[in-house]
Amino acid sequence: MTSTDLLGGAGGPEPGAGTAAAVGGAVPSTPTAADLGGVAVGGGDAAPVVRLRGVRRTFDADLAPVRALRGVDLDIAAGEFVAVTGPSGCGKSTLLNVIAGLETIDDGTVDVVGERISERDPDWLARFRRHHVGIVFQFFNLIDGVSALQNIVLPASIGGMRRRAAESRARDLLDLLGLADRADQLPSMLSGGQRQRLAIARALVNSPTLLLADEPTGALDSEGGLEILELFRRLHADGQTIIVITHSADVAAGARRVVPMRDGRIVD
Ligand SMILES: Nc1ncnc2c1ncn2[C@@H]1O[C@H](COP(=O)(O)OP(=O)(O)OP(=O)(O)O)[C@@H](O)[C@H]1O
Repeated sequence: MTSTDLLGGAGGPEPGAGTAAAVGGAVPSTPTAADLGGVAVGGGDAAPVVRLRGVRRTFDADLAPVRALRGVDLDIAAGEFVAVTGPSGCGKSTLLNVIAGLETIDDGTVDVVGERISERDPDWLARFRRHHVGIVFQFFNLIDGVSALQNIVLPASIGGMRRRAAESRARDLLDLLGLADRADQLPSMLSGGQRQRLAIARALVNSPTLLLADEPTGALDSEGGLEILELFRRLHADGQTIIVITHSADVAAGARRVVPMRDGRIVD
């Protein structure tokens, strides 16, 4: 089993392409972006997976409004491995949340997998995320009361996968990520690096077009961080599109493109 098999040979999915094929057709009812009723804004192989134009986001605050994003333009092509860097508070997490459809914007447009997600409601966005976006957080966000295996199976089941298919896929992912012998252990029994690998397995279970990671090595020691970087490089080599926010020079150096931010803007 290679990561290419598990990623469904994700060498650059078509905009709006569904991902059921990547799990052996186990999710016949998985909606494609088109099924979700989207408006295609691109077409053909050249359309980026992510396209932001003039994106602005201001937060209300006690003293003065915080202009977290001040007009961001960004294109990310299928299969890219991009690191977003910049000082604390420059808007990196806001940018990632906007791309994930977790944060609204005040102005501009956000297209992901050919869909104008900035015009969608929360329910539609939740379904879209389930099938097209995998997210990894600094502090893993695993479910502590269930096994490593079940941490992967649960989101697959919620995504519509049948239980046996979900378990089979979860075991394949654990195997790919070097956690096969940890399937029945609780997350609390795993090291930080193993927990983050489990969180990545969970993020990949529905074969997302886009893998987003917000400071994935921030809670790990340097060895654990390098493990995760190596894993991202392997996934990237197999065609996975990855956007990672990082303060780590190692992770930034390992990415194929660095997008530096400052004061709510991307710096050339
Ligand atoms: N929900 C919110 N309400 C108010 N202000 C917010 C909110 N979310 C973010 N901000 C502010 O927006 C700015 C950008 O925050 P963001 O988290 O995107 O920065 P960041 O670059 O990811 O920072 P860090 O590297 O410290 O995580 C900050 O000044 C932050 O305090």
